[in-house]
Formats: sequence, C-alpha cells, structure tokens
Amino acid sequence: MKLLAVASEIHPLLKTGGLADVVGALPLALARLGIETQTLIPGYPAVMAAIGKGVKRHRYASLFGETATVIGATVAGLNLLVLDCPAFFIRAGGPYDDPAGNGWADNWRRFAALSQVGADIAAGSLKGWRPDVVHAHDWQGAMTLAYMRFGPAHAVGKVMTIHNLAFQGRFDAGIFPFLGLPAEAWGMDGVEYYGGTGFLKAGIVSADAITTVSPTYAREICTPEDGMGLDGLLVGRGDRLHGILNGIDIESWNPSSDPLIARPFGRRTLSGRKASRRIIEQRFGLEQDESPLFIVISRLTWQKGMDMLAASLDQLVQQGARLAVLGSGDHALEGAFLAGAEKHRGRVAVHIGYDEPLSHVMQAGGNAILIPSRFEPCGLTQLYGLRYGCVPVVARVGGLADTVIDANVAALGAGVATGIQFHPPAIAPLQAAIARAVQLHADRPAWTGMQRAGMVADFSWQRSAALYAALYASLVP
Ligand SMILES: Nc1ncnc2c1ncn2[C@@H]1O[C@H](COP(=O)(O)OP(=O)(O)O[C@H]2O[C@H](CO)[C@@H](O)[C@H](O)[C@H]2O)[C@@H](O)[C@H]1O
Repeated sequence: MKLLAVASEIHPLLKTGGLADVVGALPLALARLGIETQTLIPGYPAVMAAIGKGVKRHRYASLFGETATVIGATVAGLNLLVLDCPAFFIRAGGPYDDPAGNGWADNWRRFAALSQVGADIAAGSLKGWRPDVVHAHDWQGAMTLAYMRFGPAHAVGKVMTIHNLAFQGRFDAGIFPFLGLPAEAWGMDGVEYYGGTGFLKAGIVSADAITTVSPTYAREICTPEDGMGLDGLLVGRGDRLHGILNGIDIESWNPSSDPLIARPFGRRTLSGRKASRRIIEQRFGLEQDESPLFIVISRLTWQKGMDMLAASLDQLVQQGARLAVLGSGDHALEGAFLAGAEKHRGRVAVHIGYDEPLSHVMQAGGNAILIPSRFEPCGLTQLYGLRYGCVPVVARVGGLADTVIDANVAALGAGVATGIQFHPPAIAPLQAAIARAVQLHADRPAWTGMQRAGMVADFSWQRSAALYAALYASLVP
C-alpha cells in the first residue's frame, strides 16, 4: 500500500513539538507492515539544508501566485516530498510565527498551498507514484482532504489526525474566494466554521476516518468541556472517530544505548542514572544531594498546566525536593519560573529554550517528570519518562490517563504501578501528588518497583502502526 502523509513538521528535520515525533516515527513502523509512506512537508530552511539537491518531481509555475517545486529526497530512512516554495517557507522566524512571535499573516495561504499540492499528488501529479490513502496531520495538512473531496482525487482514502484540538487554523471568511474551492465548499458541511474559515474543521468533515492520539482524548473531544467548539461535529462523525495511542521511537529513546546521556543503564542497573543526575545538577546549578529531583520538559503554556506548577514552587521546595525546568512559551510563565528559581536558588532552576540532547539527560537523571496538563491529547514525555525510569507524575487526562498506572495501594501491591496520577488538574491535587511522590521516593523498594514496571511497558510504535494499517486498509476498495 502507498500512503501520502501531509504535515508541517517531521523529526529529525524540523520539530516544535510532539507532532514531529509522530510524523517522523510512524512511517518507519508502517514500512515493516509493507506500507510505503511519502511525507509532504514545507521546504523550511532547515528542511532544505537537510535534503541537499534531491530530485525534482513536479513544478508549479504558479501555486497561489508563487513558483514552487516538489522535490523528492530520502533522509534518515524517511521518503520526503518537500514543497520548495521560497516565497512561503524561506523566512527568518519560526514555521508558524514571525520573529516577534506573531502568526504569519499569510499562514492560510502557506498551508492551503501545501494542502493543494497534497491533493494534486493524490490526483496523480507525480510521475510513477500515486497514493492509495492520504493521511493529513493537524490543521496545516487538513485542507488536503477538502481539496481532494472537491477535486478529482476521488478513489483515494482520506484520514485526518488531530494531534491537538486547540490549534484549528481559523481564518476570516474573506479568504474563501482565494482558496480555489468551488462555491459549494462554503457551508456547514464544508470549510465554513462559525462564520469564518476553519481548516481543521474542513479536514474533519472531508475525512473518511478521523483519528486522535489516545482513546481517552477521543472521548473527551466529544464533550463541550474539551471539544473546543468542534464537539457537536465530532459527535456527529463519532462512527468514524478513532483514538489510536502514539508510540515512541524506541531506538533513539533507549537508555541502554543512548549516546546523549552520561551513562547507559537498564532495569537492573538503575544506579547508572546517577551520572546523568550529576550532569543535570551541574548544568542547572542545583544543589547536589539525594533529595528527589523533579523535571519538566515542556512548552510553558496553560494547556500544560505550567501556571499551576509555577504556583507550587514553594510547596515543592518545602517538601525537600528540587526542580529542573526545560522549556519555553508564554513570556509571563517563563518569568514566573525565572522568579521562582531566583527565590529558591539551588532548589529550583530553569533553562528557557529548546534543547533536545539536554532533554535526554533529564529523562535519564531526573527522579520524576511532572506533567500537570489541563488537557493532553497523548503526551510523549511521560512515555520517554517511563522508558528511562523517570517516574511520571501526571494529571489524569487524555493520553496521560491511558499510559500511566497510578500508584494506589492495589497497583503498588500488585507491582504494576508506573507513576502518580491526580485529578482534577488543579493546584491542590497537583501539590498533593508532589507530596505523594516525595513520600514514595523515600520508600526505595516501592520506587524502584515503579521504575522497573514503567521500563518494561511497551510503547513502541508496532501496536499503533498496526491499528493505522488496519484503518488504511479499510478505506481502500
Ligand atoms: N524545551 C524543550 N527542549 C527539548 N525538547 C522539548 C522541549 N519541550 C518539548 N520538547 C519535546 O517536544 C515533544 C513534546 O511532545 P508532547 O507530546 O509532550 O506535546 P505537544 O503538545 O508538543 O504535542 C501535541 O501532539 C503530540 C503528538 O500527537 C501529543 O502527544 C500531545 O498530547 C499534543 O499536545 C517531546 O518530544 C518533548 O521531549
């Protein structure tokens, strides 16, 4: 089977979050099941630098008014179709935001263009290769399915994956005439969304199957509390909505062979974690002792519950614990953590920024990873934590609920507990969970048991990839 994935990020070429991890890892797991994936991505500067010359597969004299080329290349085992369109994608700044942090004013045009190219490929624009199924990721890829539905690519299956319903790609109604869609595409059953244009919404109504990244999140987004305005639509399409848990790349996240950590370790050599803990203490300027070291690796945002954690620093320090935070995001939250680090020098420390190698060291050396998300479609850092013996302390929402087994008395007794859950996502339950973690950390056998149970849990892509493969197969006549 041939699959075209359309996404705006792919690890290891370009990553701002978990989307890139999934888009980069799933094709490798699908390949083992006989599915050939080509992934269409924008030609951002980092992507163009990574692919070298590549092979020109298709040329556009005018794609939304700009010249563009589709370039084929293989990087890190991934088959890429790169949309080289300098006017849209070669810019100083981020993939979605200008250097000042505001969304690019022409984001609708940039990702409509990417999606139009995806639909053209589905309709046969590339010589010698045409997909059986198209898999669009998030709002940036979503319009591919609308262009397919209202264009010539009819016999090709359409899958829409929602990685985070908070990002919907909503624009003015005024852009509709410039999208190149027929008039019938405007309306409740098309791209119209609360009087504006909704890219993710258009993908959802156009898809043959909709997936999101955990079973619990699939249920949550069908409720008014978590549906972010799309719950009615999702309930209506409920028979086509599936929750498929993300996996992780167990090769690059393998504590027994990870070149980025201070010393490799396994279930029976957990003492090897200490070398990485010493590195964290040095890099963050934390006091060196045996007290529990909590870590955070996250976007610093409201979704991730980081305001609740920032309000809990005094309590965490009073418990005798330490905290190392790696992340960036809302300036107010960054400031709150920096102020907390100033106040609790040696006990709380923050590194504002994005640092993948450091994130590996933190998972390898931290005692527990804090994830107090208000909502979490799947979450990947708890899975990395489980694999690295860094016990997850999580809000019981979305994929966090599906992947961490709470250390209640029964689970501890049975030796199956892998972490600590709390609910609801609020300050008092979070602080109670931190206190529970500190207590449990002092109980060596219980803590080690949790680490080991987490380390044997299987979150490789194989199982999830098989579910995607079955879904694709169900869409092909
Ligand atoms: N400062 C930093 N330095 C280094 N690495 C950092 C970092 N901040 C974050 N990361 C890394 O970025 C990724 C974040 O992935 P998550 O799944 O936790 O969240 P995200 O909200 O981005 O993804 C969305 O999509 C994914 C994929 O489907 C869902 O799991 C998730 O719930 C949903 O919100 C992880 O690989 C993490 O290690």
